[in-house]
Amino acid sequence: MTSARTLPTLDIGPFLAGTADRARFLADLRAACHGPGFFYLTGHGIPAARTAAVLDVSRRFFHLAEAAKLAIENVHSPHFRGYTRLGHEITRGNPDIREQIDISDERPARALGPDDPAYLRLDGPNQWPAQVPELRASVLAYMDELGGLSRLLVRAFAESLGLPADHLDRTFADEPRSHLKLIRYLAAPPAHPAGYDQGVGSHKDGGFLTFVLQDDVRALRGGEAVEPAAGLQVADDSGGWIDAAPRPGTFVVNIGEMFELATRGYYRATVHRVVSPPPGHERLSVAFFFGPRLSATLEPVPLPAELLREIGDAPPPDPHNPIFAQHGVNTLKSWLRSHPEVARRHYADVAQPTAAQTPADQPTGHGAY
Ligand SMILES: O=C(O)CCC(=O)C(=O)O
Ligand SMILES: [Fe+2]
Repeated sequence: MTSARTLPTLDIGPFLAGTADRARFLADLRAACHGPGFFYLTGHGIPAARTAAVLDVSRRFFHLAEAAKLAIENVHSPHFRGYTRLGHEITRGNPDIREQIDISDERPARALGPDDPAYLRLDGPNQWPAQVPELRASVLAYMDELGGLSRLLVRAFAESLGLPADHLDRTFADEPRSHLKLIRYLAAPPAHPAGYDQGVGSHKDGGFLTFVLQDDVRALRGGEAVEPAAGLQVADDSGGWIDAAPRPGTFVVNIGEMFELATRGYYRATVHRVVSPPPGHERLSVAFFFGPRLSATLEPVPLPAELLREIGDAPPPDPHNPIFAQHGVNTLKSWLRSHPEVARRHYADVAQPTAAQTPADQPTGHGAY
């Protein structure tokens, strides 16, 4: 069931410019994060040329021959970086019909001792495709811009909750973590049951804050846009889905589980999914995840009394999807679950979540980057 409703649109321009309308933006931000947990963001100041360049290098990469893509397959990376083939990522126990490149902050791998936490292995270099050399500069510049925007939005979140603007700054100080996925969705290959359309299965993002840049669904040959075609969908409160159709100049922004937990559920991490495009078509998106450094520990946000009254008793934690207070532990949990081949090769010594912890009917915290 698809609902006719749409997500709210928030213009961050007045907040960035410090004009009189900023209070209105903060009120709208609070309503969006407490309500659907998702919104379109406009007025963000990221140039259209920057977003177009990222989609362009991404499309060129995905149109390369398979061997070129596999040269940077993520199984070569203990940091879960590089290319994931179609169907090799798992959400809710089923394959996602998407291919992607995972990229995080470009840092050297750490020299670790046996007593260091395993999540520190997530830091390290990326794998870059030799055939699309421009991809590296385009993506790093885009990550830099979105990292800056994220820091400003984090200040807006603090203010929207009645806190001083710098309340969360300490959480995001010292090497906050930016992670980016270049993603291509295709129709399921014939090996899957007819009608299988899990582009990415229902899930909540595990981290703090996500920005999705999306292109239209397009024909593989000719690149013509098809409208309307389902893509990203956000769960509503009555068992239906709200279409988050692409809108030029916007990002779809949403809250992750760690931020939900820090606000005792006042700000919501909402379940979402992507429906596969029709045969002969592709859908590109770029998901950017902003979180604190891996060793940061989640601290509850002190909510004002009037917001606490709205929450009542916070729901108990989900035993099937424990959210760990430490960002690194939470992040590694999600990676091990969604990329079993990398886990087998590089983390055989690390305890993995058991099947009992991740039954197929549970939305998982896939995406805690
Ligand atoms: O591709 C999209 O539109 C959303 C992707 C997503 O939800 C994710 O990767 O966590
Ligand atoms: Fe997601």
